[in-house]
Amino acid sequence: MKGVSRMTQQEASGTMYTPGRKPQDVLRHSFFLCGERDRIKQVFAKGNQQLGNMSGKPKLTYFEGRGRMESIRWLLAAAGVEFEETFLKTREQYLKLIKDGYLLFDQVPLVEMDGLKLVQTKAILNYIAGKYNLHGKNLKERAHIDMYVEGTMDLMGMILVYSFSPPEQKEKQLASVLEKATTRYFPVYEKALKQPGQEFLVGNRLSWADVQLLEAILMVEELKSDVLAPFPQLQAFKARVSNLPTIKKFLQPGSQRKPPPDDAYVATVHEVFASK
Ligand SMILES: N[C@@H](CCC(=O)N[C@@H](CS)C(=O)NCC(=O)O)C(=O)O
Repeated sequence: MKGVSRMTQQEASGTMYTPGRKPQDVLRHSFFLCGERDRIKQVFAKGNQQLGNMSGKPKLTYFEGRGRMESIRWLLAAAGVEFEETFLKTREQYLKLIKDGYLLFDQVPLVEMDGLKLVQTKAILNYIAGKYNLHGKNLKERAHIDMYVEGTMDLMGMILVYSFSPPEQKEKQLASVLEKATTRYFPVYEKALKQPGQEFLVGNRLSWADVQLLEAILMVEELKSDVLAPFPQLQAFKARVSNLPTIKKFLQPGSQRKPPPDDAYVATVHEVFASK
């Protein structure tokens, strides 16, 4: 009713009133317009919301560091998708995300895209890989990609644990990471790439598995720079994939790729989760 009286005032001031028109017609007309105006407003609001979700860049919420978000950044970058980032710095920010219903399991990473609030790292990566044709041409290719991806995830997971381990355990953890990388994981990828003409791991085109493998190789090299010496196929693969335009761009300084974790990053994580 508030709206009606506002419209009536407008009309009384001359905008809607036309000579010969009865006051009740003006009132009826203004009521119709008022209803229409609200409806039009709603349509525009919904349209803008959809537009924002559909055409906007994906929004990533995580710490300003690698962690579980880094593979997501890599995959989006490889697909040539620009994204925005919000960095968690305080516990209040984290609690607000939970309160506002953004985090299905009260955990990050969070990726907002296509109107979805995506959580769970693998679900997010699956969505991106599917959307940008990085998940194989058929179910069998997809199965191979998933197996290779899981291998790199296990390896990178060990490195993640190593980064957070106490100083007295670091040396042992490092030896274990390098041993697993060179005897369990890298030989599998080396063999896969040895097939004649095999430029990528699956189906001779770039997939999620290649993106993850390059990420994992670079992470292990940060721990031991000559680790690829016994793996000529992996060396060639690294050079080849690093040179793909989208990936080359992501590897340039100043990109959204994050550095290895430092003490400040670890302290922020502990503060946000009140874990120490
Ligand atoms: N399975 C989840 C695990 C996510 C997870 O553990 N996230 C951490 C940050 S890296 C977190 O939010 N921890 C807070 C908590 O578990 O309460 C995923 O892969 O995304």
